[in-house]
Amino acid sequence: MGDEPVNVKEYQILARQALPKMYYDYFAGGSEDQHTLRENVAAFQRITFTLLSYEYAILQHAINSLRPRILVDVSKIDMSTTILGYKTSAPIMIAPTAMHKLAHPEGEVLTAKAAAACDVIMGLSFSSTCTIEEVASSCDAVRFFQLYVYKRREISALMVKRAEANRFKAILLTVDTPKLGRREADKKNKMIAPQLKNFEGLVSTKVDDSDGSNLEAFAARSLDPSLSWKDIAWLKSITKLPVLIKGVLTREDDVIYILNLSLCFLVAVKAMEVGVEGIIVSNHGARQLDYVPATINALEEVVLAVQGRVPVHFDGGIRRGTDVFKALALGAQAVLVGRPVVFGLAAKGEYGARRVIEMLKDELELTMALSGCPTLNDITRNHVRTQSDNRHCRINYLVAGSIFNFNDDNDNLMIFMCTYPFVRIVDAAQKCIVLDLNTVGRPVVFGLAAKGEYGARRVIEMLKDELELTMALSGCPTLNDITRNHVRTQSDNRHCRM
Ligand SMILES: Cc1cc2nc3c(=O)[nH]c(=O)nc-3n(C[C@H](O)[C@H](O)[C@H](O)COP(=O)(O)O)c2cc1C
Ligand SMILES: CCCCCCC(=O)C(=O)O
Repeated sequence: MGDEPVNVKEYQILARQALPKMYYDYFAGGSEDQHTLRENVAAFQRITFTLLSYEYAILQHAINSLRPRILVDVSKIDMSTTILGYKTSAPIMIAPTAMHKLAHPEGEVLTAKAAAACDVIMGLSFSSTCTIEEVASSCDAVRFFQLYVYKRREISALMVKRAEANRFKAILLTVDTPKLGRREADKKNKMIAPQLKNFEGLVSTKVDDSDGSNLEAFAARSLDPSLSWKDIAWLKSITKLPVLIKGVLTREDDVIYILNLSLCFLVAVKAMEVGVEGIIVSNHGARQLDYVPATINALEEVVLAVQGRVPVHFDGGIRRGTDVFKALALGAQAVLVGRPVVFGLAAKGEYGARRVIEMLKDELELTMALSGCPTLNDITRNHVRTQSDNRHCRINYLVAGSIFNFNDDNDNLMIFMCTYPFVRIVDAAQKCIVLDLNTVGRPVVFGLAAKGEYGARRVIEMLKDELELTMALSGCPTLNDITRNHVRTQSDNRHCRM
């Protein structure tokens, strides 16, 4: 590879060379087994382009003629659009990612300048290493502010006020982080968070009670795990800025029965009820609950539930212009890009961050040209074929005038498949009764062999900790809250079980 990357992925290689291991691992890593981290990218690769119109393909028996999309005038491609009314050169935003000074000494100020140069919107992380004011005064990029709700609510409220005063245009409320996910590389590296500039004099990131990830210990001390739907009203009462919920992914919330059919009402629908102005389909770059679906596999059902009432944005795994196109075809209005921008920043400062966005824009432009789409409005669901289309399991149910699509999707195999055995282990540990030797036997014996009683105890403790976090990240405060609806198995997929 020459020094000048020709695609976004090559910036990751340069970033790895440029950064200390602790920081590279923090930026690149996901949670636990990193299954979802791999899937976020791999799921895009399983979506292909249809050169033929989907409807024509379905009707082929009837009309016996298929029409390739060629000979469309693509001499002018227009990628420009508006996001919450703000003009942008492309449907690509910079996702809020924490602590850019770990990637480059000038941090988020350079990222903002790159956004301004590319005429795209910048999401600034609550956990930035430059202040809100420094970023605001550095350039005229349109900026959205990402918010975490701290136990000390007054601090979150103060940050909202500062963002408003500094002409940020929207609040991105992150809802997938009641606790920080288990980033095991950070634990091993004993990741240390630098002082977050916005909180100087308010909150110190120095936490003494940690022999693992200092960031995790800091997050445990700061983040409010009691955040719930009612708090959206609180947030809306303290700001006039539009609020977008970032981290919508699971589809079931309350199960509502209509017409004797059990239909799953979507979190996305609830989000609209509480008056948010937009939704970001995101799994936090696979850094929170591992084994949740790749975001691109969750996008369409959210889009169908929302039915155009608020914009649906998307992030997770975007590495190519073709990925942007696929997300748009599946209904996203715009995408956010996280790691690639940080890798660009780490490798080559503002220039690198800018090149990453430019390359994605160039690739999107080419994809549109080669697909016969001169404008974003020309991109339709018919341009892509997903795995569920391929398996002919795309079922449309006409219910009360709405079409709900239930995707048959192997990738949605979820965490609670593993959790059911864990429940038994937890029971065993708590009651000192071994309920199922086959399930709990080996790990405990391995722990015992490695470190005696301490090892066996640690095995049980680790499983308990992971179960606790899994429950927290799945919105299950008690074991009774864990239901069959929390998992999707391969047989569900095969039989398109509703
Ligand atoms: C290093 C890193 C830090 C992040 N920090 C935040 C954060 O402070 N707030 C937040 O809401 N999301 C954060 N995210 C999640 C991103 O906003 C976004 O959802 C994710 O990076 C998208 O996936 P991608 O990296 O594959 O593009 C972070 C992600 C990474 C990789
Ligand atoms: C309370 C500080 C937590 C910072 C976490 C930043 C983040 O979201 C990440 O994914 O890392």
